[in-house]
Amino acid sequence: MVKICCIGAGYVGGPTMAVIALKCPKIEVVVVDISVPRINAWNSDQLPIYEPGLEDVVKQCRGNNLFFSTDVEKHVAEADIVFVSVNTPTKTRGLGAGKAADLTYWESAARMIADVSKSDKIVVEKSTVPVKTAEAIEKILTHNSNGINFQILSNPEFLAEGTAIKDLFNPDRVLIGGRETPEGLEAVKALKDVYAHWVPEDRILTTNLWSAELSKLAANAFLAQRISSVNAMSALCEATGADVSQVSHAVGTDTRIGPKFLNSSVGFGGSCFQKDILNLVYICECNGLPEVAEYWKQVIKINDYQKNRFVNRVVASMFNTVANKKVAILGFAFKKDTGDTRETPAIDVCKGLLGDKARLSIYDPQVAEDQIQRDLTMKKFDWDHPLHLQPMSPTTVKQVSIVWDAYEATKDAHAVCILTEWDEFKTLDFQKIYFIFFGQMKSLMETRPLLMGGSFLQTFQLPDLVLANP
Ligand SMILES: NC(=O)c1ccc[n+]([C@@H]2O[C@H](COP(=O)([O-])OP(=O)(O)OC[C@H]3O[C@@H](n4cnc5c(N)ncnc54)[C@H](O)[C@@H]3O)[C@@H](O)[C@H]2O)c1
Ligand SMILES: O=c1ccn([C@@H]2O[C@H](COP(=O)(O)OP(=O)(O)O[C@H]3O[C@H](CO)[C@@H](O)[C@H](O)[C@H]3O)[C@@H](O)[C@H]2O)c(=O)[nH]1
Repeated sequence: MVKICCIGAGYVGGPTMAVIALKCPKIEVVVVDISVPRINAWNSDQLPIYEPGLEDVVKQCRGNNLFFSTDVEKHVAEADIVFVSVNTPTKTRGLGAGKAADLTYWESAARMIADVSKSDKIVVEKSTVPVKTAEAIEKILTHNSNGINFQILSNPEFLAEGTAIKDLFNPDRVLIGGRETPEGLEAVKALKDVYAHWVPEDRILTTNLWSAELSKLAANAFLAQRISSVNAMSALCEATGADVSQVSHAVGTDTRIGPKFLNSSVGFGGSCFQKDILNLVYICECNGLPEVAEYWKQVIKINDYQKNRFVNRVVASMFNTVANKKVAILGFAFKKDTGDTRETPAIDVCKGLLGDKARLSIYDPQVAEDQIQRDLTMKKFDWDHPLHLQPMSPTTVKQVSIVWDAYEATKDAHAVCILTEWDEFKTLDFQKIYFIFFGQMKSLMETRPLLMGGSFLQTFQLPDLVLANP
């Protein structure tokens, strides 16, 4: 029986391996992690991440051919294929701080693989890494190999959170990069055979190592660029009376452009886009390409501009001050159908409003109180490290209360900001919110309709009254 071990039981390692186990019943899959609480949660009824459909997949194969363990070395030693899906956060110190990828966790995983291996292995880069990382990993592995043969493959993951299981069941493509040597090609074929259990062959792309590594950064940069483009356009729409949802629809119907990923928003969030573009910028700078670096930097600058613009607009619409006013925040996760808050625009919006002395009442169906408090007190880039290395909310922000009901959050509020497009917010009774709870209401801000000029409004079909100004 082929044995796969995945180092890193996070948002990628967990769902990806669960789907491999489901689709390949003859392969034993073990997901290992240094985080004991995370592994305990994977082995319990309360999985550590919320992802539609995940629980069902895990329940079908856990204990049969899918296992979660903290015994990292044992399972790595026994595996034929080792996926590495550990954190690759933005560096906070030293060379490249604020831009370059921090490969500490990757490097320590590679050293451990070299130390414990007693048989040949295929080592798969699942984490998003800078182009040419495989070269460094190869050096680490071969210098410590004791004659064992390691083949390094790049197999970046393209799943999006909230739709991870759907994306994994039916991927647009699976990308596998490897060395163009007989051994490299054989390793590529071995991994291709795993995915071929359920992915049509024409959707499994094979390339050289560097193309696969760079394609991941490029794909995220292109996706984020579309959002920054439409968000930049939303500012012009607001200044001119154009409706950004109409503009993006008109633009997206051009088949060369396509309709997806053109929803303007309060800004993109999530653990990947900003980190990966900063990384791309750094790589361009290191390769003597300052113009290319500057080009991609703009995608981040517009994203920051959009988040600031939103806060300014809320404050401006409330007589230029939110001091002591209660603002309800509906949604804190970076998108719907996930409890993930990494780099969520809600953090910047809340910090901006708190900076103007607002009182916040926050409700999100999937984000726990201590996570929100931790996010609001955490330093930039601290959020993307393994759990045990993250600060444990030493202080709480007094002007923030976290509640478990949207109506409770909006009670006596002066304004409401909907920051995550959870489906349940579509069916809220805004008449009730307006007439019963809004004794004090001065304005009801709905982020996307007001900021984006309408695309979210259409989805939500909000009644006219929510757009009423004070
Ligand atoms: N989250 C996504 O949607 C997504 C999608 C595609 C790619 N990626 C990339 O995949 C990688 C992982 O992302 P994630 O969201 O799953 O991160 P995550 O933080 O959810 O999971 C990473 C896990 O690795 C563990 N870990 C770190 N070092 C370890 C070590 N030496 N040994 C064992 N375990 C270790 C951590 O404890 C953590 O549980 C990143 O490079 C990310 O950029 C993420
Ligand atoms: O039209 C849109 C689409 C998305 N967003 C925002 O963009 C962010 C990212 O959304 P999405 O890309 O759907 O989620 P992620 O889980 O961050 O997935 C991205 O990042 C992953 C990690 O690298 C990649 O694997 C995925 O392919 C890529 O879509 C979220 O804040 C969304 O609200 C918009 O503002 N407008």
